[in-house]
This record gives sequence, structure tokens and C-alpha cells, in this order.
Amino acid sequence: MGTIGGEEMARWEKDEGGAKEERIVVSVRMRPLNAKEMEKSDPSDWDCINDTTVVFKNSLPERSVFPTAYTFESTFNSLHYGLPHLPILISLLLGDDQTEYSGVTATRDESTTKEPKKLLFQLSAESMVSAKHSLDSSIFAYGQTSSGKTYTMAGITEYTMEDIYDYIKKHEEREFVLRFSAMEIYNEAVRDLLSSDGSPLRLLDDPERGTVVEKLTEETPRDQWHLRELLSTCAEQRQVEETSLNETSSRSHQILRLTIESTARESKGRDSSSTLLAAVNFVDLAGSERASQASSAGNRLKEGCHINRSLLTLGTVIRKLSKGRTGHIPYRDSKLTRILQPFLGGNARTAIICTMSPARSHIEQSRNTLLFASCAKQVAINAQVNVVMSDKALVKHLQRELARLEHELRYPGSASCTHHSDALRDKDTQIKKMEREIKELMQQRDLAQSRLEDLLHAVVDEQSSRQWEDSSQSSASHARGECEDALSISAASAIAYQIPDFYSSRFDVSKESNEQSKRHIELPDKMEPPRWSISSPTLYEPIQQQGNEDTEEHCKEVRCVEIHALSTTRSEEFNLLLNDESESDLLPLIDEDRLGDPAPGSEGDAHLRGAVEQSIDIETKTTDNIFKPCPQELNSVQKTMSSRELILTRSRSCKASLMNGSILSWLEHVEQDNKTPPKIFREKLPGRPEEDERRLPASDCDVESEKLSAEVTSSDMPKTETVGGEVDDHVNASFLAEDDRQKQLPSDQEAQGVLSEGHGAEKSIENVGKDAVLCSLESPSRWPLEFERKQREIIQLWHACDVPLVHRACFFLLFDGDPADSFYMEVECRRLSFLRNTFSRGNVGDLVASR
Ligand SMILES: Nc1ncnc2c1ncn2[C@@H]1O[C@H](COP(=O)(O)OP(=O)(O)OP(=O)(O)O)[C@@H](O)[C@H]1O
Repeated sequence: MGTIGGEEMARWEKDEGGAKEERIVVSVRMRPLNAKEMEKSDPSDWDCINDTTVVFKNSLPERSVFPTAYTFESTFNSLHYGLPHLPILISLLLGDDQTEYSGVTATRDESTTKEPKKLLFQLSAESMVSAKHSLDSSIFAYGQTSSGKTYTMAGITEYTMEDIYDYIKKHEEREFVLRFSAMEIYNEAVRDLLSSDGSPLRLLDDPERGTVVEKLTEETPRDQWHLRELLSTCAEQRQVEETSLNETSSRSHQILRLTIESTARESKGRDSSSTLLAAVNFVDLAGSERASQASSAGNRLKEGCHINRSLLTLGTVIRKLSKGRTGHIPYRDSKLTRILQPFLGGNARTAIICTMSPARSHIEQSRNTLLFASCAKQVAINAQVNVVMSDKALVKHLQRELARLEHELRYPGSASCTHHSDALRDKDTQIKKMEREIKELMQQRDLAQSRLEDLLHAVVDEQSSRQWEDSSQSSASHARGECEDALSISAASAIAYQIPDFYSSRFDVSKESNEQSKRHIELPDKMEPPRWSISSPTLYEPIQQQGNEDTEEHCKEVRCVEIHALSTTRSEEFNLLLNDESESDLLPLIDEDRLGDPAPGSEGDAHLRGAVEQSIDIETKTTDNIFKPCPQELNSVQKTMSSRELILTRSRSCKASLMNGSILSWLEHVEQDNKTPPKIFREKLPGRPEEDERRLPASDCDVESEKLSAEVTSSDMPKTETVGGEVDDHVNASFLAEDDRQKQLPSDQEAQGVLSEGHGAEKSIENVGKDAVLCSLESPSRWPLEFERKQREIIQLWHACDVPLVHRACFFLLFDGDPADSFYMEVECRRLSFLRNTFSRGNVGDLVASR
């Protein structure tokens, strides 16, 4: 009998198999009509028209969804040879003109030109046991009952076994060891076919070998004849019963396994020796059957149910595998698929021979078989050579691996470790970068939110400002005689609310050039700037140098309020007054400072710089810009503010001020709309009288601030603690908790309200009596612009009402924030500190005198 030679295999691998992805090899074998079918004159509807195609010979009804032709790796019809056994067919296909098997002589005819080489290769010993192709492989026979599975598998098994022994004989340089085992799955119970004990065997899950059958007998055949004996034992032990379709119907799935180990003789016993291991499974499945066709009942029916169920699972597994290895594949749904899992699209070469009957009466079953075959041929496999190391070789290999790992542990700086640590460092850098980006994005988001709020509130402010302006016209004349003071205050207070970029460009010069103005407010240089005030970046170098991220965060919460306390009505008078002054004596005001330098060394320059400096000092030390002016200035302001128009010209976060030009221009537009005095007026504001400067008292704001901050940031500070307290008879700047607010309010008798609710400031002015003005200032960090608006309303009321000024110098800052919020507490305390320093001691006297 011929076989596929090495050259032929190499050619096949090169031409067809080697370069391509391996898939299950599927062949279809069609048996001839059997005696019963011919008796019934059951026509033959199927034919193998060539070596790869099976066709449905009859015409299909219209709209039929079934194909008429199926192609496979090989198709053959043993009728062509008139011979029962595949080995003879194979022999003929391989070129023998005439061969003999089991006493039957076969002659080659024209049909023998068919060459199902892949199948033949897979059935060959070369594919199973050679050094190059030593792979696990399995050959299935699948088909309906009585289609010829057992008939085909018997031939294949015999042929392959014979070929294997033939190969062994030819390859004496290697030593072969064969082991044989056989089992059947009958009614979902696994039985050993080499043992007379029919008790079912258990399936075990081995982490290395997969599913193994416990206590399965494994014989080592002495020679080919011994193996034949074992095969006949299996056939005897197998469950075979007669059914209406098959006199010798196999009622179980049979799995014969031949394991072949081969070792090169010359390397045997050496450390480097390795063993090739291959297992071949010959799987003869039980046939699917329709109970009606098989006329089965009782045990046969039960067997048929088990067979059909396990075949259904096999079909599902194959179908899923054919679509790729995605999702769950139900190998464990039947014992058959569980045992065959490694051979179904795993690390094994697989061939399936689908058997079918051509009879019309079995057309449905035949179609199912062809459908199964079509799916199976799509299943990709990944067969790999199994190499088993000798124990010594394995020990050596493991020792080398252990030494390598120990070396890595001892010397972390080695190549691989360095590589890992570099990779970790890169990842860390990436994480930090991403964190920074997230932070920036969050800041931008907050900024945008803040801008939106600003815009909304600015619109509201503008409206309320105009209302107030109308209501305050009546008291405008009250301050006519005070224009000079007002101007000086304007120079000091209005300029104080310059935009941050102005500060940054001007402060250094003014700070050096105007010591006098510094004394004016007496906010000492040593005072540490508040963390949240970075509106003037160049002013406080330490903050910038520290690059404190918290500072930046807080910055965006703090608003720089720029209020121009200017009187529209007065501005015209001022213009008239100022027209007489020489231009060199005039102090440029806001716009000049913002837009250009005053004349260097001029008096106006000196005054302006002093005023700007002190204003900057104040602003950067508090957020309560409203109360920035010194008492003398405030005194003057009282005289003029009644007719003043308070204009919010800048209200935005410090950061936003540097970034958003469009808001700036918009605000400037608003400023113009709100009757900002003509530029000429602001440019020609006279210098500040010296006596005003002399009247300014010293203030130890820094000490107060530190003290207050220390008090309120203390973790154990009770919520109702009063921070501050009375400063003198006239001034009471208290920091109250919400709960204690009512206790501290003036009594009803004392509180003779002069400003009724509904004045537009009811939320800000909680109560106004002859003895007190109670200001409720909410957290600036939450609603910055709302806070600013409230402060402006308070100032408006302050200057508009008829209550003696001293009585209004009583402030309660209502604390309704969270005491645990340290930032909030710090802001509030600094504001309180400022109030106390502004309205305490000599300032109060000034205020009284001025009124
Ligand atoms: N190619 C063939 N040429 C001639 N006879 C065949 C061929 N295939 C099968 N037969 C005959 O058909 C009958 C049924 O064959 P076989 O027992 O192999 O079918 P089966 O598919 O194994 O059935 P079951 O699933 O019931 O076990 C047998 O008598 C067998 O000799």
C-alpha cells in the first residue's frame, strides 16, 4: 500500500497548507443506497460531481433557501471503486494501479484521479509522528445514523495504524512508544472500552492536560497485531443495537486514542534529549436520528435523545468556533465536547469526514450534515508541535530561569529592571501631566462660570445703580462745599481700585517715590499679603516665588472691586475749578494712570503714586475694598457721596482680569454709560492736601489681622464666638455667628429705622437704627459679585441716610458661612480687621467732627 512521501508533503505544505491559516479539514463521503433504500425505490438525490463538490441532483422548489451545491476539501463516493474500505481507496489514490485489502482486489479507474491530499496527509503517520509534524490530531466521523460512519472510521483507523507502524519501521533512528486507550460515551456516561468493568468513569479537570478521564486503561501495544486485537476488543465492548435504520447501529460515541512518543536514539539519556509527543483520536460519533424514522422506543429512544443532545452541543460548539473564538463556547454542555475540547479548534489538527446517504428519504438529515460540514470547515486551528523535555533538561532549564530572576532581584539596576523603572517613571510623569491638565480645565470651567455670574450681576447692578442715582439726586447739593476733600479722596480712593495689570506695572515706582502717602494709610510693608490676593502679581514677590497653587486657586475666588466714587454733578464743577489750575499741577486720575504716566517728579505724580500705593496696599490686604479709604477720606466721602455715583468698573476674578480683554472693554463701556466724569476732569484732579495726610492715624492692621486669623482658624473655635468686639464707644465691629445675631442687634426701641425695607438693600442692611448699621455680608467666595453689590448698597445707604455718622459706625459681619472653611474664615477675619482699623480710635473722632 502506498503512502504520502516526505517530498509530496513538503510540496503540499508549500503549495496549499503551509502558508495559509490552518482550518479543520472537512471531507464528505457518500455511501451508496443500501438494500432497504433500494427496496423502497428511494431515489438518490445527491452526487459527488467532482473531488470537491456535492450537488443536489433534483430541482428545488421555488424560493427554496437551500443551496444545491456544497464544496469541501474532498468529496468521494466509494461506489466509484466498488470497495468498502477507505484504505483501498487511499491506496488507489496514491497511485497504485491495483491493490488488495481483506481479500478484495481493487482496480484503479478514471475516478481515482481525485487526490484528497490534505485528508490523506492528515491521516498519514508522517503528519502525526514525524519530528516536524508531531502534532495532536483527531479524525471525526459525523453523520446521520446508518450513513457509514463506523464503516469509514474502521477503515481509517486501520489504515492509519498500519501507516504508523510502517513509518516506525522506516525511522529506526528514533525510538517510538505507543499507548492506546479507548472509551465510549453512552447515555452521557463514560465507559472504558478496554476494560470489562462497565462502570462509568469520572472526568477530571487537570490544569495542564485539560479534561482527563479518571482511571482510563492505557495499553502499550507490542506490535501492529496487538493493536489490531485491542481495536477488535473495543468494537466488541461498544454498545451496538439494531434499529429500523441500521442493524448494527452504534449507540455511543467512541473515542480511540493512540499516543505516540518518539525520542532520537542518539540523544537518549543525555541532558539535552527531548521527546516528541503526539496523540491521535479516532472519533466515531453516534448518528443523529429522527425518532419517527428510526421507530425507536424505550431504551433506543432514550439513547437517541442523549445522542441527539450531545450532537447538538457539538454542532453549537463548531458553529461558534466557525465565527471566531468570541463569547462563550459551551464545551462543558456535554461530555463529548468536554473531552474533545482540545481537538476542536485547539492545539490539534482536525479532520472531519461527514458521511451521508444519497437517499431522498434522508434529505433533511443530509442537509443538516452538509450544514455542519460547512460550519466545520470555517473553524481555524492552531496546531503546534508538542515537545516534551526530559526531566534533566527540564531541571536545567528551570535552574537557568531561577538564576536569571535572582539576578534581577539582586541587581535592580540591571537592563530589564532599568527598563521597568523607566517605564514606571514615564507613567508617573504622564499621570502628573494629566492631573495638571485636569486642574487647568477645572479652573477654566470655574472662570467661565464666574464670568457668567459677573455678567448677569453687572446687568442687575447697572439697573440698581441708576435707581439709586435717581433717588440720591436730592442730596447732591449737600456736599458742594467739600469738593476739594472729595477730590483728594477721589484721588486716593478711586484710584485705589485699579485693575491688577495696572498695579503690576506701576507699583514698584510709586512705592519707592511716595513715603508720605504710605503713612497716609499706614498699612505696613511687613504685613504679609493675604493668600487670596494675587491681583497684583509684582507687588508681592514672595507669593509668586512660592508659586503656591493654593494661592492661585483662592485667587479666582477673590474679586477685585473697582469703584469710582465720582459725582456726575460735581465733576462739572470740578472741571470748572480745575480749569484755573496749571496742567503741571494737576494730578492725573484713573484713566491717566491706566493709560499713561504722569509727569515724572510732578506733585501730581507724587500724590498719585502715593494714593495708588496705599490703595494697592489696602486692596491687596483685604477683599473689602469698599471700606478702603482712610477715615479722613471717608469723612470727605460722606460729604460728597450722597451725590456720587458708584460705578462698578471692574468686577472679575484676578485671573480673569489678566485674561479677558472682552470683559474689560465691556466694563469700560458700562463705565461710560454710567456717566463717568469726562476724562479731562479725571486727568486734572489736584493733589491731595497735606493736612489730610497728617490726620491719618497709624494702624496696626497686620497685628490685628494675624490675631484675628489665629483666632478664627483655630479648630476649636465655637461657632458663636465673637471675634473682635467693641473698639470704642462708637465703633463696634463684631464677627457674629448667625445664631447670635439677634442677641447683638439693637433693641427695638434703639433701632429706629431710617431706611425702610424695600430700599433695594434689604438683604444687605439687616437693620438700621440710630445706634447701628448691621451689615450682612455673605461669603465672598460663593457669590463674589453679589457680595460686591451688597457692599456698594451699604455704602450707598451709609452716605444717603440722615443718621449721624457715628451711629452708623457699628458693623456686624454676620457669619453665615462654614466655620470649617478656613479660606472663608480668613477672608471674613481680614475684612473685620480692616473695619476695625478703619473705624477705630482717631478715625472715629474724625468722622464725628466731619459730620
Ligand atoms: N461507503 C459504503 N459503501 C458500502 N456500504 C456502506 C458504506 N458505508 C456504510 N455502508 C454500510 O451501511 C451500513 C451502515 O453503516 P454504519 O454502521 O457504518 O453506519 P453508521 O453511520 O455508523 O450508523 P450508526 O450511526 O447507526 O452507527 C453498514 O452495513 C455498512 O456496511
